[in-house]
Amino acid sequence: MNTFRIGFGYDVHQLKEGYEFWLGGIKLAHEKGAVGHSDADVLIHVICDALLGAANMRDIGYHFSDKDPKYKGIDSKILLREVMELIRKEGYELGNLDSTICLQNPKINPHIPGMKTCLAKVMNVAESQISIKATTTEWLGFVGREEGISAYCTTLIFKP
Ligand SMILES: Nc1ccn([C@@H]2O[C@H](COP(=O)(O)O)[C@@H](O)[C@H]2O)c(=O)n1
Ligand SMILES: C[C@@]1(CO)OP(=O)(O)OP(=O)(O)OC[C@H]1O
Repeated sequence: MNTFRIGFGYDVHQLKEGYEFWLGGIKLAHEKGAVGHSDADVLIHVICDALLGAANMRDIGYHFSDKDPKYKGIDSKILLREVMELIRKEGYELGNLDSTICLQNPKINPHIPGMKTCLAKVMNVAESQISIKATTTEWLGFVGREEGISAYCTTLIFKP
C-alpha cells in the first residue's frame, strides 16, 4: 500500500518600509517589504514547513538556522529546492499543496499564476499540484494594520 502523509505549515513576517517584498518566489512592487533573516518569503517558508512536517523531518529553522550567517538574505527558493531533495531522499513525492496568504495589501490575485509557475519549476512538480489563495483580515489584527503577513499551507505527500 502507498504511504500517504499530510503536513501543515504556519509562518509570520513583519512588513516594513525599506525591505524587498518576496512572495511565492517572485518580487512584488509595494511600499513595504517582508523582514527576516532570509528573503522572508513567507509562502515558501510555510510550504517548506508543511513538506517537512508531512515527512516528520522537523521544520525550516531546524535545517536552516536563522542564526547561521550562511542563510543571511538567502533566496528562499534555494531552501525549498533543498527541502524537496530532503523529502525525495526519504522516498516521498508531492501529491498536492494548498496555501492561504493573509495580507491586507496589496491584492495578490494577479500574481498567483506567476507564483505557481515559479514554484512548480523550483519543486519540479506540475502547476496543478500547487494551490495559492489569499485573504485580507478585514483590517483586523497585525495583518489588518499592515504590520505583517502570515501564511498557512497543507501538503499531501506519498511514496509512489
Ligand atoms: N492580499 C489579498 C487579499 C485578498 N485577495 C483576494 O480578494 C478576495 C477577497 O478578500 P477578503 O479578505 O475580503 O475575503 C480573496 O478571496 C482573494 O481572492 C487578494 O488577491 N490579495
Ligand atoms: C528561513 C530562515 C533562515 O534564514 O530565516 P527567516 O527568514 O527569519 O524565516 P523564519 O520563517 O522566521 O525562520 C526560518 C529560518 O530558518
